[in-house]
Amino acid sequence: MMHPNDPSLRSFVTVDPRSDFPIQNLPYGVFSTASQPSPRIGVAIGEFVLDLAALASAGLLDVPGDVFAQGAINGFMALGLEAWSATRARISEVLRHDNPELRDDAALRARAIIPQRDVTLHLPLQVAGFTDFYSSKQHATNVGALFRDKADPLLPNWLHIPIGYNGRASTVVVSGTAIRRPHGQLKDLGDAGPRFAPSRRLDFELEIGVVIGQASELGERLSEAQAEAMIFGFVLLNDWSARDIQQWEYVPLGPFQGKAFATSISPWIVTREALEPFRVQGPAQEPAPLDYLAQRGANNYDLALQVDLRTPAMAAPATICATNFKYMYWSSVQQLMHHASSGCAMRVGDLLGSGTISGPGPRERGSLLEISSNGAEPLALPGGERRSFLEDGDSVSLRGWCERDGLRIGFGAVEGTVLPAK
Ligand SMILES: O=C(O)/C=C/C(=O)CC(=O)CC(=O)O
Ligand SMILES: [Ca+2]
Ligand SMILES: [Mg+2]
Repeated sequence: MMHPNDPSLRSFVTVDPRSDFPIQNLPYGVFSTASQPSPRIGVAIGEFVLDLAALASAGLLDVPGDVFAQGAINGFMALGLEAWSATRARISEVLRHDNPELRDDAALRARAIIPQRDVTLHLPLQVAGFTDFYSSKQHATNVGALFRDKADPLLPNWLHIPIGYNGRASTVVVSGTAIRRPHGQLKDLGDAGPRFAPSRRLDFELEIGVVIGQASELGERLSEAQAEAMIFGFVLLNDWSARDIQQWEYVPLGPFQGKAFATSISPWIVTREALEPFRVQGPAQEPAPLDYLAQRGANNYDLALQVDLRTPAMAAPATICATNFKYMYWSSVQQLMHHASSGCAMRVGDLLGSGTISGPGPRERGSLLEISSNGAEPLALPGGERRSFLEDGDSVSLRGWCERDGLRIGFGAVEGTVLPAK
């Protein structure tokens, strides 16, 4: 049997060559339709969704019980690495151009292959816990220079430890969910005391979310191979941030309400297996990490990322950032090894934010805080508007894709529009 990543595979489902979702991708999502409103699991193929619950009930997939007739991918993830791989290979086989099983069964095809425009996409997983890291050296350098010391922007721990904080799983939302401008304690320089008011410095953060598909035991540390095998897949993630709330509240314990009001993720989980062909070596780590963080494998990915902003006055979105996941200093595997290093138990459905992804160039800054230098240099938009931070009605879209030799493994998008404070 051919490997599901083989670039020569073709499906009987027509897939545009520019699509994010060729047969080599097969990302998982949760969807519902007007005629069948109970959420279930599918994979994206071109402009369509393949209904895995329908395939399983027709006997075409060998999975236990109703693992795909669920409103979250957690039950399937709990089956583990071998099941992930075998199921993906089987889905690929069922979709192949030369396999008649589904192709020539018109009734099943009509039930199981649904145009994406006819479905509602839901949050694809039940988020067990949300942790957010701070692992882009360029981002940490940019922010350190703005908030602390231009000459020595990285804090002394940064090169030794993947810095992170425990965030809120309860406010992770799927793409398309509107984002209400939060209230919080604000205190401007020179104010005698804080006031409680809507944030005036609302920002996005361009991140990748890592979806953990296997649990670890309380008290158990993870090897590189163990951590790797627990990663089910990746999503686009926007860690909406209220910079004014954050700046007043986060000393000394870290972000709290300034990052608790919403985190948006893309509806499709791209599997780690689908990204295998795009693995690259990350930046050299100097000083060498402590042994428990040492990594032998190439654990970064050549994954292009883009941020589009559209204000209510703009006829079309403008691209305000184009960067790449490959720049990340600390890899997802190192983040996970560090997360479990105290014996912290990981759960099926844990979501790890990579941290804001910035690159070396001026167009590679993954937040408005960096793009506008904390408001000192507002961003000029086509049409003449300027932005230091987000205004009501602004829409932010993140996109991501891996591409080589005509093969494109894409993530789709995660979008959110800012609503006025209540
Ligand atoms: O360095 C600071 O004072 C603040 C840093 C951040 O706000 C960055 C953050 O939230 C983590 C990240 O997404 O990289
Ligand atoms: Ca963040
Ligand atoms: Mg957040």
